Amino acid sequence: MLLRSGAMIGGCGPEFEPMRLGWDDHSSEGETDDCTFVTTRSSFSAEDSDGRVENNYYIFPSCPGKTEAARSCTGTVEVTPSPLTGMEVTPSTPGRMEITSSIPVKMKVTAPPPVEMGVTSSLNVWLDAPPPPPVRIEVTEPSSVTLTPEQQQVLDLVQGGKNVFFSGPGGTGKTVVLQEIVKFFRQRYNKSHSGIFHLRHSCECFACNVAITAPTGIAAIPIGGSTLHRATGIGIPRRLGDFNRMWDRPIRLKWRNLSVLIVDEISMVSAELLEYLEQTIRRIRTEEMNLPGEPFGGLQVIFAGDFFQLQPVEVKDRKTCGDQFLNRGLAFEAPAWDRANLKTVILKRVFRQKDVHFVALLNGIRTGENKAALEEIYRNCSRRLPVADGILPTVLYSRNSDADHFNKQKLNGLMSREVVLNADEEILTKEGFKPEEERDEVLRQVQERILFRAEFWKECIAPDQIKLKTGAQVMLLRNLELEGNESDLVNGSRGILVGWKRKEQVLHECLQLLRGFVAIMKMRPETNEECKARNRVEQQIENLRNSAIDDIPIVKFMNGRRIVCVPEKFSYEFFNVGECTRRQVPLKLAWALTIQKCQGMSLDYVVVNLHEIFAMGQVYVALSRARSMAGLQVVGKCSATDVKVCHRVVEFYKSLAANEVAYVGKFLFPDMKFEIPPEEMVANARRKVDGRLVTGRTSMP
Ligand SMILES: Nc1ncnc2c1ncn2[C@@H]1O[C@H](COP(=O)(O)OP(=O)(O)OP(=O)(O)O)[C@@H](O)[C@H]1O
Repeated sequence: MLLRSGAMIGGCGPEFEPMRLGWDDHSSEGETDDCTFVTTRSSFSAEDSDGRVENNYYIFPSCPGKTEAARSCTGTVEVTPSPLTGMEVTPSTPGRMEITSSIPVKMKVTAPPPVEMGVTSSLNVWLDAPPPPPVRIEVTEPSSVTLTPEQQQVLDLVQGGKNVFFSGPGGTGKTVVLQEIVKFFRQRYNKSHSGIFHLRHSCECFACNVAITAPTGIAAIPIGGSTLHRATGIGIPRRLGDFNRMWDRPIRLKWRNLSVLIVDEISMVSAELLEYLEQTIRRIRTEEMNLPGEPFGGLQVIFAGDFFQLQPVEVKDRKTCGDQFLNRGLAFEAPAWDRANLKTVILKRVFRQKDVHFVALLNGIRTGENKAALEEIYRNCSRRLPVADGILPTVLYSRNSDADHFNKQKLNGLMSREVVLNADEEILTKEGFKPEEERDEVLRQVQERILFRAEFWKECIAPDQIKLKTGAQVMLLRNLELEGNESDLVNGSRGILVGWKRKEQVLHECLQLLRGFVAIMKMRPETNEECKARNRVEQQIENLRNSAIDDIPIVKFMNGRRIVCVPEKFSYEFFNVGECTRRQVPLKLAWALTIQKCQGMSLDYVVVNLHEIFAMGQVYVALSRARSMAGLQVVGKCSATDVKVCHRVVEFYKSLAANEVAYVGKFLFPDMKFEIPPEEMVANARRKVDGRLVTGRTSMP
C-alpha cells in the first residue's frame, strides 16, 4: 500500500542517524494528514547512499517524544503488512492514517521522483526543517447507542458498585450494555499503565483494575476482552491442579490488584469452573491483601448471558483419576453464584430482529413454550436464498463432522494446488529436565505412555493434518491479537487463503524483525507493547524452527488484515508427568461453521442446517443469529421434540421472575466436592526455578 503526502517518520538510536521523512504518493489513494511515527532503521538494512533512501524501516507507533531531533526528506513510502503478524497501517477515513497495531510495521522507502518545485531527494535539504506537530493516533470507540431504561438500570447498578447478572433473549443488547459498562470503567480508571505491577500500592489504570472476559475468543472481541481461560492463566483446565497456575506470581499479582471481573456469555461457563475460580480468587486475595474472605475476594463481578443459549461442554470421559475437571453444571448452580449476591436484570426488548412476529416465534423456541413456532419458521424459510454479488450465505451445522464434510467438498471444487500441512508433535517427560544419567528409565517409560495416550491428541483444536488450497475459506484457531478492536485476529476470525510463502523466507523476515526489536532495546527500555510483540516474534521463530511445514499460508481476513499464518504451538502440560505439544498452522476450513462457533454473532445471510441437533439451546442460537426471515434459510429435518430446552434453566428463570433465589447455588452432582483443600491450592503452587518445574509454596516477596 502506498501512503500519501507529508506523513512523518522519526528515527532514533545511537548507531542510527535520527531522521524524518516526508512522503509522497503517486498512487490513487486518498489524502492523508500528517502522522508521526517513531522508527528505527534496523542494523541489517543497507546504508543510505548518495542521498537516496532505499531501506527497510520498522515503525514503532505510540512512542512520542523521539522525533524532535528528526530531519526530513521526501520519498515514497511503501508500507507492507508484516508477513508475520499482519501489522499494517491502514487509512481509516480519508485524510487520516490510523495505526492498527502496536507492533512494528515494515516499510520500504524509495527515493522520490525527479526534483519538482525546488524539492530534492537529499536528506540534507530538510535537515533544519522544523518538525511538524505530532498527530495523535486515535482509537476508534464503538459508536454510542441510547440505552433503554432496562439497559440503563444495569449500568446504574454497576456504577453503584453492585454485583450484577443481566440476561435476556438473543439480540436484547447484552453485549451493547457490556460495551457501555466497559466505557464507564475506562473513564473511571483512566490513568496510564506504568507497566509494573505494584506489590504494595494499587495501580489506577484500567487494565490493572478491570478483567473483561468471555468463555470464547469470539464472544470476547466485541467487549474488548480476552478469554476467561487466558485471563485466569489456567488455560483449559483438565485437572483441579490446573487452577494452581493462578498462584504463579504474575497471575497472582494481577488478580490481587483487580477491582472488577466481567464475564460475558456466562451460560457457557460451568458451575465447576465458576466455583473453583471463585475459591482461588478469594484465597489469593485473602492471602495477599489480608482481607476477610469475601466472595470473589471482594471483586465486583458482572455476568451477562442467556442460559437458554449454549451450555458448557461437559467432559464425558471420566475414566481417569479423581481430580479430573469435568466442567459440569451451569454457572447459577455453583455455590459461588449464591455467595456473590448478584442483582439481576432481565432485558426484554429485542433489537436484532425488527419483525415482532419473528421475535415471538424465536422466543417460543427459546423457552420451549411454543411448539408450533419451529413449524412456522420451516414454512416461511425453506426456500433457497438468492445469491447476491457472489456472496454465499454462511452455512451453520450442529456437528463438526457435517461442517467438515461440506468444507471438504468445497475444497475439492477448487482447482488450485492442494498443500498438506502435517503437524509436528512431541512429548517432553518431566524426567527430561534431568541430566541423562539421573533418569529413571522405568518412570520415563510410564510417563511417555501416559503422554502418548493423552486425550490431548484427539481433543486439540488443531488437527494433525490440514489440507488447504489458495482460495479456501478459512477460520483462525488461535487468538493472535485480542486488543478489543476491529483489527483483532481471534479464534473464529474468518478469512480467505490468498497465497503461500516458503518457510525460509518467513524465518528470514522474522529474524529481521527481531533484530529491529533488539535495536530498539539498545536505545531505550521497551514499552509493554514492544515487549509483547518481541516475545511473539521469538515464539514464531521457535515454532518455525521446530516445524517441518515448508509452505506457510497467507490469509486475508474479513477485517482486511492479511497475515502469514505461521505454525503455532498447541500444548498441554500434565502436572508432574510432562508436556504434549503439537505445532500446526492455526487454521481450519470455514465454508461452513458449527452453531457453537457463532454464538453472539448477527448474520444477514445464513443457511441453518437443523439436521441432528443435539445440544440444549442449539436450535434457538442458530435461528436467532438471523436478522430477518428474509435472510434465513432453514434446511435439515428437525421436529419440535428435537428442540431441547433445559428444565433447570426454565426453573431458574421462573425463580428469578418470582424474585426467589431458591434455585440458585444448588449444584446437582452429589459427588462434587466443590472445595479444593487449601493445602492443595497453596502448597502445590508451582514456580519455575532455573527452568525446572518444582512444587512448593510460592513465597511472598
Ligand atoms: N439500545 C439499543 N439501541 C439500538 N440498537 C441496539 C440497542 N441495544 C442493542 N442494539 C442492537 O441490537 C443488536 C444485538 O445486540 P447484542 O449483540 O448486544 O445482543 P445480545 O443480547 O448480546 O445478543 P446474543 O445473546 O445473541 O449475544 C446489535 O445490532 C445492537 O447494535
